[in-house]
Amino acid sequence: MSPAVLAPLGKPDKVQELVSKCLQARDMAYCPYSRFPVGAAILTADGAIISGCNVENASYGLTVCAERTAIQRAVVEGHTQFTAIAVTCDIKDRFVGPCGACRQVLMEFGSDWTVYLTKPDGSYKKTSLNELLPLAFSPADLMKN
Ligand SMILES: O=c1ccn([C@H]2C[C@H](O)[C@@H](CO)O2)c(=O)[nH]1
Ligand SMILES: [Zn+2]
Repeated sequence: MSPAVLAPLGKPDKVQELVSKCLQARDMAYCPYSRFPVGAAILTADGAIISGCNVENASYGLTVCAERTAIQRAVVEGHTQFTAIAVTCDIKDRFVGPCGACRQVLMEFGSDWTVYLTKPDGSYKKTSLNELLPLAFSPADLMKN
């Protein structure tokens, strides 16, 4: 069977690429304080992949998570429509989700995100932002009656 048949629309390949970009981003993490590297990679609606890592600061509260670093980069590069994000850290024995702040920041750009929680070996669990942040506050809630 040809690869085109195995991977209709190239989708599984795109997930593999997303997962591998988030693992690569984790290797770039600047985390001298926590020594807890995190990587994220966002798939845009037009098929681009933008990655991010956590960037810590000596003033600890100024640390920016990997997911939010990726969002900031994506917006600067002109993207505001997203379909999926892969996130990873160094934990091997369970799937770890984004922190609450990152869930809220993702929600700013819609609730319709697929989220791939990725282990260091590249295996992943597919979930969604709606599942991770039910009953969310979103931009629509700012609309006055
Ligand atoms: O969703 C999360 C949660 C934590 N971290 C980072 C922040 C900090 O540098 C380190 C430990 O909390 O992990 C992320 O990048 N993303
Ligand atoms: Zn976070």
